[in-house]
Amino acid sequence: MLRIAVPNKGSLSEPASTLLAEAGYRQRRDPKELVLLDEANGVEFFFIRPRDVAVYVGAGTVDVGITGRDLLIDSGAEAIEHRALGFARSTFRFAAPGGSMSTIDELAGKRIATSYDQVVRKHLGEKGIDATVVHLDGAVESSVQLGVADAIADVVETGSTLRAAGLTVFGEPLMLSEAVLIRRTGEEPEGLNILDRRIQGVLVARGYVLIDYDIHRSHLDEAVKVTPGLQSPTVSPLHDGEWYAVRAMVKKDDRNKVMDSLYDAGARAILVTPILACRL
Ligand SMILES: Nc1ncnc2c1ncn2[C@@H]1O[C@H](COP(=O)(O)OP(=O)(O)OP(=O)(O)O)[C@@H](O)[C@H]1O
Ligand SMILES: O=P(O)(O)OC[C@H]1O[C@H](OP(=O)(O)OP(=O)(O)O)[C@H](O)[C@@H]1O
Ligand SMILES: [Mg+2]
Repeated sequence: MLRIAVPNKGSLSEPASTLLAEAGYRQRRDPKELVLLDEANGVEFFFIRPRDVAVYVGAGTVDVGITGRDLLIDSGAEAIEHRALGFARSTFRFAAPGGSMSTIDELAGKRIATSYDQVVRKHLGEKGIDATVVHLDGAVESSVQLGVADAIADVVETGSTLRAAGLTVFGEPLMLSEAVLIRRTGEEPEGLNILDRRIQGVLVARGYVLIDYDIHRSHLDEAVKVTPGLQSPTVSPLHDGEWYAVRAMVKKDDRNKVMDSLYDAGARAILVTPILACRL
């Protein structure tokens, strides 16, 4: 039985459960449920606070978990990133009241509020900056206005929370984060390969589409260069002997550019279809 920790609330919770459901696992109906046995798939889910996922995985009380890269790093737990999951993407930035700071050197001697103490301390240490880290559990953006800090270090996605608090980012991002599947440092737990393959199948199905088109044999090589596929495209002769049907996977985000290039290369009847699931 593979034990999997899943965030029970916050930004990671819903997309993590959606990913697992698309990968064929049972997911809880009631957000108060803390444990869920999925016997048919040989796994057990534990719904815990996002920040605690890495702690449980590192302690070995669960085998794997879904959390944010930033939370994993901040935890200092004996756990490593196994696979990036492509959702809950964010940056981690310093910010201060509009225009008051423009380089991180100006943080010297100042108070920095954050929920990610270890990430901030490590970064300041590497840059040789001596500042005071003020720990807050959340709503860090309010701390400057409320007088407990001079600057903040926090998760930024759209930037709208910062703007609403009158704060502006400065310096380089401390890190780029997204949801990750983690496991304990060392040997891979038994059963992780099946979970991982299923998750990878969902991520590929989300990120790729199938493209089909017809092309005259005189332009086949040119067209195939535009759609090399993952392995190699399927090429089938049409009945007339002059044209070929081609099928390949392409990145979903590239599909319109690829269709334009194919059309210019002489391809016709270009069709794009979604992929529901796959195993590579
Ligand atoms: N607006 C956002 N966009 C993308 N990712 C985000 C956003 N806010 C938080 N995250 C990511 O979500 C994870 C933290 O989750 P979240 O902030 O929901 O939990 P929490 O702060 O521990 O819990 P709560 O806010 O419920 O007290 C981190 O990996 C963080 O990078
Ligand atoms: O750049 P934005 O799109 O505005 O998103 C970033 C905000 O979202 C998260 O807050 P959350 O809602 O988790 O509240 P919290 O600070 O209490 O954790 C994060 O801590 C930022 O405050
Ligand atoms: Mg939060």
